[in-house]
Amino acid sequence: MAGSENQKFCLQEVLDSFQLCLSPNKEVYVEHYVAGWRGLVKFLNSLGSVFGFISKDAVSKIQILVNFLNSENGSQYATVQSMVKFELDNKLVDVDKKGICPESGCRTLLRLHRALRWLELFLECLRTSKEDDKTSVMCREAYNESLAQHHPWVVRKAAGMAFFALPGRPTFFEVMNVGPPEQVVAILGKAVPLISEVYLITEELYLKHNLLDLP
Ligand SMILES: CCCCCCCC/C=C\CCCCCCCC(=O)N[C@@H](COP(=O)(O)O)[C@H](O)/C=C/CCCCCCCCCCCCC
Repeated sequence: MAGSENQKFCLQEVLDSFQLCLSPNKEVYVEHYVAGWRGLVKFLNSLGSVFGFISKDAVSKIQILVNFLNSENGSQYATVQSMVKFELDNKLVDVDKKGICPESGCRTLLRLHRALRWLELFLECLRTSKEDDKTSVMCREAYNESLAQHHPWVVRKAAGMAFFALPGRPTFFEVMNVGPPEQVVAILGKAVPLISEVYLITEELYLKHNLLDLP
């Protein structure tokens, strides 16, 4: 999968990954979760270097999780549920403040989980938008309602600047690479509920274990 972030983006592939994310008993497979994010990073990379700092952060978090998956304890990281159990049982999570496990799987996935809420809000806005609606406005509103609450001023400022560089809705839809706008809207109509389900399952799990504020 190395270097796959530079390949051409396809929205259908992202949809497929999030579809594969859920096991029959509604556990979240980490492998497909990170594959979904890898696909999204391809999209981000196609928008230009102004989004490089965001892409870099996402890639480094994806890589941390991939390293866990490929480690000797890889099987414990098969699902988000097994990862949480394994790391908590073995005291591998810094719960109150950063200490000996600053890059635990739980903490790393939490950052992507928060970003998934942004994605859900943004894609829903995009799905219901009109041709001349501004992607930068949709993106900013989704960001302010989700991720921004977890970012310091300097990151919020940099993200806000980057949003101005987003292309218009028609270009956005073209880059999604699934056909005419009606087709994009139809795929978004399938993607948003899936992403929402993955988000909710993870949110409930993290809430149950009091992990939603990991430093
Ligand atoms: C279906 C196609 C249309 C949508 C395509 C969207 C493509 C988005 C791809 C990736 C999104 C980036 C995910 C960012 C993860 C951020 C995780 C995070 O919160 N990291 C911060 C905290 O980490 P720690 O310091 O605690 O380790 C970190 O400080 C963040 C740094 C970078 C800034 C993140 C800003 C995020 C803005 C929201 C994404 C905007 C992308 C716009 C493109 C449409």
